Amino acid sequence: MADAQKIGMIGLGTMGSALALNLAEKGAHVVVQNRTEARVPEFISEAGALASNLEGAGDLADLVARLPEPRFIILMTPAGAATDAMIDDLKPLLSAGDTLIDAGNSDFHDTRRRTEQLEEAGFKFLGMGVSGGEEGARHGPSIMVGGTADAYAPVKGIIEAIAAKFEDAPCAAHLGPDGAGHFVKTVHNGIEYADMQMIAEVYGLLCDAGWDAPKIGTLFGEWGKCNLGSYLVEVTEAVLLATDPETGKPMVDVIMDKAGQKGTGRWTVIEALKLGQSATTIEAAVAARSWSAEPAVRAAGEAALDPAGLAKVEVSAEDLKEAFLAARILAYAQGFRVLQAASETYAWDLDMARVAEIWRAGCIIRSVLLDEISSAHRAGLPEGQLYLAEGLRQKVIAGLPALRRVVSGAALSGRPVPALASALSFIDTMRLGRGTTNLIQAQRDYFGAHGFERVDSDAKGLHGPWAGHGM
Ligand SMILES: NC(=O)C1=CN([C@@H]2O[C@H](COP(=O)(O)OP(=O)(O)OC[C@H]3O[C@@H](n4cnc5c(N)ncnc54)[C@H](OP(=O)(O)O)[C@@H]3O)[C@@H](O)[C@H]2O)C=CC1
Ligand SMILES: O=C(CO)[C@H](O)[C@H](O)COP(=O)(O)O
Repeated sequence: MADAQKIGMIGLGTMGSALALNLAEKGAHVVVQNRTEARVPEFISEAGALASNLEGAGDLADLVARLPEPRFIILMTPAGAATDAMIDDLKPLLSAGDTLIDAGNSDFHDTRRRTEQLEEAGFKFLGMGVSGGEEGARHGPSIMVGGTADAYAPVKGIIEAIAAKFEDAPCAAHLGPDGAGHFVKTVHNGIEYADMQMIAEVYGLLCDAGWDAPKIGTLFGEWGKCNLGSYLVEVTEAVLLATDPETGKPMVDVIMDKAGQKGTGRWTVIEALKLGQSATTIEAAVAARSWSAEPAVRAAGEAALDPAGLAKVEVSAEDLKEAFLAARILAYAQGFRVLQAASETYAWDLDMARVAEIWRAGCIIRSVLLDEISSAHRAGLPEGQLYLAEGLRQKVIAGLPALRRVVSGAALSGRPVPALASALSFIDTMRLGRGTTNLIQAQRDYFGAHGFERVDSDAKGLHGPWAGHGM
């Protein structure tokens, strides 16, 4: 089938507008449509020279009528009910063989359901995760595609053209069938949550130690030039150095300590648990955002639970840097463990090296580590664990003493560091050949006759000598 030349774009919000301009710049002719119709002419009038590659449509029927068959239509709308309603409205207008591409942050279960329903009706469907925010969508995002190879083939050229490039290679990939692309995007966001939370924890410790926002911003600027280099560290530097035009104070000082979340972090944790996995650094980050939404309760807690007597925070910037690097590697490692579990459960055969490669540029979690992470995956991970790959293992080992000092120092001064602490507990668990769940097995057997295995036998379902308790 010929490559898609004329493409529909529904939803001219932050992401849809930027992606439409990116597509137009790369030579596609884009027919744009938006629920609030007035936005369409406004958008085209603001597009400058790119307007010649843009065409406005009124309603959905008009959009469909302006596209040649087979049609290719991108949806950039809020995930969930809005996208379902949009698909329901479009279906009667489409012809067999047309392709819908959901580029929003959809739950991969929805993508799997929609794929089945649309394919049954004779249409093609791609679930396409896009990362990079507005700037990325405009000039080169990281793009994670799920669907059939047949559905991807005609759009591959334009998708790779609009994607970010890492050393000339496009940061876009067809990762697997149906929900694979949206699942990878969801876990990307989970890692994003963990990384942002760890940065916020470092910021909190430095604030407690008396540093002001610009000084912390400058530190993050320095970190951005070393092996902590990443987009989120750059963002952190920029926001910490910004000043509130109204008060002249650092901007972050006048922003409420109450974080929003749209669901992808939470979905990562939920799916991890359903897969028999756990992503504790991501869970800590989701919890921190959720608890942040209760400022009044926290204020009451501050008044009632007198922190007097706690030690003043004593952590060095050097320790924070080393601790963050180690914990960041562990958060990536947890994310890849979730991807591996999903890949096996859903038979996606995800190429983890490819996932890491397309995260090296364009996306929110891009960092200098990702090149090393992709190489580690290509070389094959010892026991399937990222943190056991030699270079990363060395970094974790080097950072662990600092991570211990930071987490224990924070605990002694009453400063919560849930993501850093969970990263430490994770690696401390995974480096103990024999832990303590032998006791849990004994307890389970005592109260529920659940059975256990012995260290000196292959027999299963053994029971202990729990006198008087049924065995
Ligand atoms: N912002 C970001 O950084 C990123 C967002 N995403 C995802 O991209 C998608 C779009 O996000 P974003 O552009 O930020 O969102 P915006 O809120 O900026 O834009 C939403 C768009 O969807 C339209 N829309 C909203 N509700 C409906 C509805 N019920 N029916 C039809 N159209 C509707 C809006 O139209 P109208 O003008 O009429 O309101 C608007 O065009 C989401 O799924 C989001 O999760 C993905 C990656 C990054
Ligand atoms: O996908 C994104 C970045 O990769 C979006 O910015 C998303 O909105 C971030 O999630 P949340 O709003 O829950 O913080």
